[in-house]
Amino acid sequence: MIHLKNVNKEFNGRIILHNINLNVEKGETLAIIGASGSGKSTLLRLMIGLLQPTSGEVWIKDTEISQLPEIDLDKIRLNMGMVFQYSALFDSMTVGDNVAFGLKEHTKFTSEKIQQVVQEKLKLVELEGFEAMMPNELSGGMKKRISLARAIAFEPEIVLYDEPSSGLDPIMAAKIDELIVNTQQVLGVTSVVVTHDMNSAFHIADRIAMVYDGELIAIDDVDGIKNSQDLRVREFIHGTIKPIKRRQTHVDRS
Ligand SMILES: Nc1ncnc2c1ncn2[C@@H]1O[C@H](COP(=O)(O)OP(=O)(O)OP(=O)(O)O)[C@@H](O)[C@H]1O
Repeated sequence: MIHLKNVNKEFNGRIILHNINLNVEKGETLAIIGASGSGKSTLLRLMIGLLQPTSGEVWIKDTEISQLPEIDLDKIRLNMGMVFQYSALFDSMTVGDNVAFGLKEHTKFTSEKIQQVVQEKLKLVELEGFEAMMPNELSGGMKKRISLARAIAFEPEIVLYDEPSSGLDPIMAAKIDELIVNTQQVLGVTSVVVTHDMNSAFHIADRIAMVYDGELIAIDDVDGIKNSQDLRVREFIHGTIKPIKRRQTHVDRS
């Protein structure tokens, strides 16, 4: 469903991701773990075409998206929902309008149909009846749930989550995990979840991929990761990670 082939990403000559090869299968939930700054969010942004790789290919289903013009990318993105780390709701719009935003922009749905979809999706995230509220009246966890409702409004085949439970208390974080699992089960979506939270990764993921200093050093099912013999994986999952040493950057400017 998502296929990254020999992907490299540099920012200002600094290597952030190095030779990433990754397949996300249809219907699976892949968690991406790794230390802060290791390149997880960059990987997610490459998957939805918000960033272009310096080299390599990014395939979404049967389309290579890395060089697509924005107009074609928009069509691909209609099949992808993204839940951003800081919810990224429009503060000046009601909850209902936030969830409806993409539907109004990209479909010819009647306002009744849009209303119906908004209610359905709010029900899925257990926030029925919150349509008229404004984002600044909501807690962080509620905003994340609204952001999820907005991401799934189109019933996309792919949902990407960037740190969906960061900044939430453990109970709300568990609730978000439950919604991620529920969304996968109800809509059959393919999900990629960037997270720092190992408990969450173990709970929601079919497979876990670990990024270390811009490299994909492990990808396996939950048991495989729990039993990994790789010291870097063991240190990370047991919370004893050492500061990473960045690779020596070499950019050939010839
Ligand atoms: N647009 C950008 N321009 C320049 N550098 C960037 C840009 N985006 C990310 N970086 C750098 O790339 C590196 C990886 O960032 P990224 O956000 O992917 O890491 P992360 O693993 O998601 O970190 P965190 O867990 O803290 O969110 C960081 O050193 C960051 O400063």
